[in-house]
Amino acid sequence: MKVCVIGTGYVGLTTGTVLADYGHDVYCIDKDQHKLSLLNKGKIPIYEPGLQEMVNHNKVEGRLHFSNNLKQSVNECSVIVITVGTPPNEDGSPNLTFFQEVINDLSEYLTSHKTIIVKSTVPPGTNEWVEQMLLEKGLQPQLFDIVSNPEFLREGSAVHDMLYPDKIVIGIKRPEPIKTLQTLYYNVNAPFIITSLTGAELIKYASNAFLATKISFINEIARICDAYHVDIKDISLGLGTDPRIGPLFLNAGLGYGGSCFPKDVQALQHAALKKNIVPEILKAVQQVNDTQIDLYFEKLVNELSTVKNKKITVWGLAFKPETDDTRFSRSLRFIDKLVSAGAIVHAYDPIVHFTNQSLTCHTNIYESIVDADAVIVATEWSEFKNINWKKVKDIMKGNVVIDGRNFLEPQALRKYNIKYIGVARP
Ligand SMILES: NC(=O)c1ccc[n+]([C@@H]2O[C@H](COP(=O)([O-])OP(=O)(O)OC[C@H]3O[C@@H](n4cnc5c(N)ncnc54)[C@H](O)[C@@H]3O)[C@@H](O)[C@H]2O)c1
Ligand SMILES: O=c1ccn([C@@H]2O[C@H](COP(=O)(O)OP(=O)(O)O[C@H]3O[C@H](CO)[C@@H](O)[C@H](O)[C@H]3O)[C@@H](O)[C@H]2O)c(=O)[nH]1
Repeated sequence: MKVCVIGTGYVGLTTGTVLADYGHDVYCIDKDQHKLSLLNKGKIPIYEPGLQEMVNHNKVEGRLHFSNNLKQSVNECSVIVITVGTPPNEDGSPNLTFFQEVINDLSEYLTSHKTIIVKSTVPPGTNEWVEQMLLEKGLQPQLFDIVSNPEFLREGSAVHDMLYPDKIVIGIKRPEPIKTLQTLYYNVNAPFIITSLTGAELIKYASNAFLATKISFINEIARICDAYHVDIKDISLGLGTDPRIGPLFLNAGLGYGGSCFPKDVQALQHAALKKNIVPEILKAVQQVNDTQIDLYFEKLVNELSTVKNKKITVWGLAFKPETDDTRFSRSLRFIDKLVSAGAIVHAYDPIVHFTNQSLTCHTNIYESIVDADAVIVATEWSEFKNINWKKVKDIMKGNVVIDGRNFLEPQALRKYNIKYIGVARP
């Protein structure tokens, strides 16, 4: 099949590359010239394990192309996949500017039948709006089919998740596009969940909101455990062995970040409020997440008396390991708080490096902690597990380590007189 993928971000690049790997002829379109020139030189603009190799392979095979020529690609392809970003507005509602721009462009370029697949996460009702908008622009109904096909990949394991999804969600208005989707995903061994356009949109939001709820729930339980001197890891284990609950997404820590959970929990609240439904649980999920950093900031202040003029080193800038994505990273939020309180902030991340007025970033983990009063582990990069804690203690000035991801073995630090503070880990 000839497929045009619009957007070459985390989702677009992975989708385009995996579809090319299945043998489809894929044209990836972006407006960002810098990204395109990197991609055309064989370099991917993001860090995503396994993706670079797959891009190279499929480019060499002649199945993967990158350009900004949307009109030509739309003309040549029968399937169009939209993956542009839907970031949050100031008030938390989704910003559909990029998405609407694409629909506008498409409305001008459709001259033969296209299956338009929407992979971007869009609020309930958006795919219905797309159909209406194309019809209002004078396009004949037989010229297109809209399919809402949300994406569930996780950054850091995007290629794996796309190759082995646990389901393919398909929202449709009429059954005809199912065959096209079956051909597109012929290589995937996963059930098709078929629903309405809006049903598919809501499956995506409900999934992210539920996972975020699990995280805020365990973080609230961690607050209670902390007060009763109980190890939250025992609770997660005890809870997770119940098959009705499951073990995943029960890691207490600094809360959820990234480009999806914070924005989608907010967007779902907006969608509810639009229909006069007060989203009580979602509000609470966000509230727990928002205050989780404050709690551990306070713990740090209690240990050091003040953070003003103290050197604090933060390990991990990416919102999670195995990605270079810092969007809504909890680490950056913690850093902002430290900087506002007058701390001198240093950082180390295995992949992300940036230095600005208020942050000094190091490329060597031990250099990052010279004379540090405290270290905060904000992202659970595996490198942090194999650290020489004796050396850490010798290099630091102070002895406080906050393990904001409950990733380290408390004893491995305590035996060198490091004051280990985990998230409810007595
Ligand atoms: N990142 C994830 O893990 C993930 C997973 C599942 C779903 N999603 C959803 O998928 C969507 C994309 O997310 P992302 O993280 O890949 O975004 P991203 O910001 O990394 O990439 C979006 C890309 O779209 C391009 N773009 C914007 N307007 C364009 C236009 N008019 N024409 C062509 N290209 C255009 C941008 O230049 C950018 O390269 C969002 O709705 C997101 O919620 C993301
Ligand atoms: O037990 C846990 C699990 C995760 N997190 C945090 O939650 C955030 C999100 O993690 P994760 O879900 O692994 O990363 P994403 O790549 O943002 O993926 C989520 O968001 C995507 C975009 O919508 C969806 O496609 C995925 O299914 C969904 O898992 C990160 O800050 C994690 O540190 C925790 O605090 N505790």
